[in-house]
Parts: sequence; structure tokens; C-alpha cells
Amino acid sequence: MSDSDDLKKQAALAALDHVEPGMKLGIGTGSTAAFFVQGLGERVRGGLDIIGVPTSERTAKLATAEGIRLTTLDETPHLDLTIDGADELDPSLRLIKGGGGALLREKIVASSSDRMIVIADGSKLVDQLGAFPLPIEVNHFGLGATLIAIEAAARQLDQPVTLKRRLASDGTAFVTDGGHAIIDASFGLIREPEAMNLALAAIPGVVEHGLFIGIATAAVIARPDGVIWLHA
Ligand SMILES: O=C[C@H](O)[C@H](O)[C@H](O)COP(=O)(O)O
Repeated sequence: MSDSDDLKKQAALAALDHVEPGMKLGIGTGSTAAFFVQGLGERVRGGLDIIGVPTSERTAKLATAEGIRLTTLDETPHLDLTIDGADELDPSLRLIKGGGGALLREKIVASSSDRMIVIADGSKLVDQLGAFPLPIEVNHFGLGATLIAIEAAARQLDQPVTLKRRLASDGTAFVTDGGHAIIDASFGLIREPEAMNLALAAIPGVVEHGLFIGIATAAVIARPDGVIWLHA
């Protein structure tokens, strides 16, 4: 296992200690969340009784293979805890998510939970968000107009921006679980994440974006010198 995978696993297992019998859990997506799903599977097979809502089709498959009982937000609209990775987080627990394209379901699930614990290796913790391009999930209808509106929003906030349509590994257009496209927006460091959050959310063709503000309640970050916790 690479050093970075080892740190991801350490963060995932530290968060696992906060899972209690009977909990309704939101289950994140990505390589760090996959370590959490593996660890959770082991505990479930050892007798832990929980039920989970997966944040992507990928996570649903992994969790099912681990023997984790799954439900939906339609059946279980209120969750106790979501555990999920992030592409970047700052010390105020503002996040960039969506590197794997799961941001819409991730935001819905985390927002339906009492608490959200972010699991990450130390490279994800930054002073200011934005080195990682912000994933923006957009409707296919009117895509050209939506791109122009995103550029206009960036100009208003005095942020430069370069927009790239995300491609899948086979070179075709990436399509999210919800059937939408992803635009990766490089703004450089985001000076006012709250203002950016509102400006992007106000664009009709934007289905959701990867800035998570006021959602995470704690983060466990594994670094070579040990595991640290941040709290909102
Ligand atoms: O869409 C994907 C999610 O937001 C992931 O949680 C995020 O990209 C972090 O993934 P990883 O743990 O693989 O770095």
C-alpha cells in the first residue's frame, strides 16, 4: 500500500470508531471512503447493526459487496452521521468535493445528516481552497449559456477562471449518476468561498457545485506524524 493510501486508511479507521450500533449512516465516495466502506463491512460482518445510504452507484456496489445493509433517503430521510472524503478542506471545514463526480448525491446525503465527518490524508488540508479545480455539475440543456454565466459570476467576484468539461477515462464526456455533465472550474485560490457558493448556486443551469460550506462538523486528518481532529 502506498504511503498516501496508508494515511487515507488511518483517517477512515479513526472515523469508524464514531459509528455506533443502530446508526443511520451516509456513506461517502472515493478512494478514502472506500477504506471506510471496507472497515465498516468488517464490523458489520462482526455483528454491528447499521444501515447506510450510499452517495454513488460505485459506493452502493462496494457496500453491497461488503454485506452492508443499504437504504435510500426516500425511506430514511434523516441520517445520524455521514462519513466522506474531500478533495480539499480548509481549517474552517469548508470543502471542495466532487473529484469523483459524486458531489450532488454527496451534498444531499451530508445535508440530511446530523453530523458529517470528513476523512482525509494531510495533503488535502489547505489554508485557502482553490488549488483543486472546483467541480460544477451542470445540466446538458443550455450548457453553452451556463458556461458563460459561470464566467460572468467569476468576473463579478474578481476571480480569473478556466473551465474544462470533464472527460471519462475512455475520452468520452463524463456523465454523473444523475445524468449530468461536470465542468472543472479553475479559479485559482478562492478568496470568498461563501460568495462563490451563492453566485454559482444562483445559476439556473448549475445543478450543484462542489463547495461544501457549513456542512462538515468534524474532520479527521491523517499525517505522517499522527492523526488530528478538526471541529466546526
Ligand atoms: O466525487 C467524489 C468525492 O467528492 C470524493 O470524496 C473526493 O473526490 C475525494 O476522493 P478521494 O478520497 O479519492 O481523494
